[in-house]
Amino acid sequence: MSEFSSLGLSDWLIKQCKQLGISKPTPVQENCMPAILQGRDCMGCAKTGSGKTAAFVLPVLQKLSEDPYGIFCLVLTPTRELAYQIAEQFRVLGKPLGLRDCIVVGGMDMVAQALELSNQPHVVVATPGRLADHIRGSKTFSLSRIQFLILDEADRLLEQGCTDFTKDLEVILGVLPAKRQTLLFSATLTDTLQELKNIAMNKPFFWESKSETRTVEELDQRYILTPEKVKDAYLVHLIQTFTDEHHDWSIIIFTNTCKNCQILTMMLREFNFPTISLHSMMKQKQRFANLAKFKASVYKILIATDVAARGLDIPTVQVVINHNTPGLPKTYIHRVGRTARAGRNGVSITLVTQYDIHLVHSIEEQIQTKLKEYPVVEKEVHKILTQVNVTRRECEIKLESTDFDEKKEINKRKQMILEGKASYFLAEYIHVSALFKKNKCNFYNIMPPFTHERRRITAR
Ligand SMILES: Nc1ncnc2c1ncn2[C@@H]1O[C@H](COP(=O)(O)OP(=O)(O)OP(=O)(O)O)[C@@H](O)[C@H]1O
Repeated sequence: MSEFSSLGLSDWLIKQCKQLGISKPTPVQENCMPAILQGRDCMGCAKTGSGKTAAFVLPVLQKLSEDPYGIFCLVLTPTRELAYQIAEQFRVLGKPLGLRDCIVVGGMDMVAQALELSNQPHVVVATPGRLADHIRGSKTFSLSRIQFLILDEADRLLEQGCTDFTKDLEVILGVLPAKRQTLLFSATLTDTLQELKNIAMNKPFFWESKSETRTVEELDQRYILTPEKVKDAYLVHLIQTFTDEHHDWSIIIFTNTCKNCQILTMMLREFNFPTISLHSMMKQKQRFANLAKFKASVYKILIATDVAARGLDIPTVQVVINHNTPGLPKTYIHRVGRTARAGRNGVSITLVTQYDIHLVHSIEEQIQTKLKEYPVVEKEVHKILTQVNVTRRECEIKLESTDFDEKKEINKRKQMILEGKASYFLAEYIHVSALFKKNKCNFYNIMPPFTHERRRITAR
């Protein structure tokens, strides 16, 4: 392994790295940084937790120090939490430069963001939707002189999943200069390589870690085969065992829906486990607060949807539990990659029902590793089965008595409006309707003009 100095990195940055305990470059840094410093576009594909962030942050800071102006670099990333984490790396490593960054993500004050953008920060870290909104609605800042465009988790940004970023990316790319360096990074870049190559136009330098497996060796990957109805009992048993045996371990549990996330959090709290949740139906400030408490080990267990699957770097996480088997191998790769980072050990346990076995096979094929069975004393699980299932049912009933489903419906419709699938009047309707429902008024009797449109939209 070479030294940072032989890669062309300046002394002040090497010193900054040392202060963070980063003394030798990881392979992705060693291979991508010289190309970036030479001015080339770059695509880096390396396993989770292998230091991809510093692989682009360090060369950008070096170039910025040579020719400082704002706005110099734009980083796009799929989730709000990840945007804050990346900005933090820029801030810490770029401290001697007096680096000014601006984080532009949804769920936070738009006016404050617009002000910060107009103050010409050196680096803007953004989620595509909110940045595109600023571009559409404001003339107080310009991205026409940026030197670097970075797409972190690039494959996620370009795939057409449940959150489709492509329209927002079009808006953003439309205001960027053609002459720029474009850097794309992910642990699963090869899955969408062709689309990505169209974004990095200048024959990008492409580097992929040479390894047969797509997950790290330090990760012990396990599964438990369980009937659907016994899943929660296994979960409670696993957490009990881990918390009994390891006082300093943190655990992330991934599940498939916001509602499940909420119910599992309530259920585990009933069993007195220090649990907190993270999903997209929470207010953004609550999301940040919960993540901060988990990072600080105030809560040892985080229950999350895939909003937490990518990029989050929390060294204390020793265990990842998949409460549902991920439908896509790459989702699995990112989820389990929240542990065993930067050379540390970690365990992942996937709960598999009889209907998920084909999913496990495709995961194993993609990662080129066989998952091993996790040994459990079944007698112990059966002892708690009834208690766990009754507690879950109680939590479901408790959640039904709140307006959780209603909020979800409102969010869904708001999203449709933002995507232009419904009218402004409907937006008003939803807002007023929510207020009326909250105050238990009968909205339909007093707002007849909107009922027709409401039916039309609901029928889609
Ligand atoms: N050269 C290095 N030596 C030691 N640790 C490093 C080095 N570079 C980065 N790290 C640390 O490794 C951890 C993981 O880095 P990072 O978050 O960049 O991983 P990643 O490759 O982006 O992972 P993911 O694919 O999950 O986003 C961080 O805590 C970071 O500080």
